[in-house]
Amino acid sequence: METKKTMIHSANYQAVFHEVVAELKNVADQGEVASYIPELSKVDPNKLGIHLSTTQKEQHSFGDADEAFSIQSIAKVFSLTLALKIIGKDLWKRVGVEPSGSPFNSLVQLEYEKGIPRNPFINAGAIVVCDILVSHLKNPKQDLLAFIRKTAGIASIDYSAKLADSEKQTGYRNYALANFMKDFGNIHNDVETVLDLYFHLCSIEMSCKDLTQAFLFLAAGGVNPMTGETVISQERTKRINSIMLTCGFYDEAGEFAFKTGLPGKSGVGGGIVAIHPGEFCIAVWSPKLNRRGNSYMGMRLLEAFTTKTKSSIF
Ligand SMILES: NC(=O)CC[C@H](N)C(=O)O
Repeated sequence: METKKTMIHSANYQAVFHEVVAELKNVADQGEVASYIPELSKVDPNKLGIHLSTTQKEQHSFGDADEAFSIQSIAKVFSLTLALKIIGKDLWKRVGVEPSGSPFNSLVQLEYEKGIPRNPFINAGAIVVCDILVSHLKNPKQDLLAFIRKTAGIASIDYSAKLADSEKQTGYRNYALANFMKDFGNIHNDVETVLDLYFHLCSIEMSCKDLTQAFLFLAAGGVNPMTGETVISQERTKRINSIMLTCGFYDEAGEFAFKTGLPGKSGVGGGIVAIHPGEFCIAVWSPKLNRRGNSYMGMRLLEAFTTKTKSSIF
């Protein structure tokens, strides 16, 4: 049997980015920019950024990799990480670890599963995680932002008040989810306060380059090689990567794992972060979304990238 020979370590990733983008040039960038959050619809649909940071701190960049965009649900990885640090495994009494097979903002399972969301990456799960943060942090918005800045080693990361407000104005689904879970007793704080934190979390703006630096700890056993900071234990790093692999793309998680073979997390801003434990973190940004709310071109790029470089985890 031929053994797997990855291009990792020896790869000229820069050249691979060019190759992959050239190959996909003839593929129509299907999909639409998210418009259910009005502020998001203002983004230039043709943006395209790729950045890869290795655990050895090498950097490889392409296109609009330095431009900040709305990271949306990618930020749910930060909130989960902080909540796990604060309450540990008690978190799993209030949120599950199973793929939902449903859209990210779906309400259906919550009724027959008694207000316990399937996982922390669907909206319902992330809202419960925000509720936990509200219960345990003195100044939830400031403390969460401080944690994200420290995790990334980037002091300039910030919320977008404009985006948070835009989402609040049209966040009927998220209000429905939070109120529904409150009725089941799985939201302990005031719904308005919890959603304010959730909308701010989703409004964070970062570039592909920032994202790879922030999430490199997931490729390095919980320690960010860029800052030397221990973000979380190795054991919990395993758990977070596992949930990203099985739940990071909602009802398309199987598809992403099948095609790319890496744990990853998407956001409706068109960003995707993927991790190769021990090796690298890669982030892509292309705003047009497929009908499941994941970046159409981002998924294509990552599929081509891991195939070409033989850098899936399998
Ligand atoms: N999938 C996403 O990125 C969704 C996040 C968005 N803020 C929402 O709550 O609808």
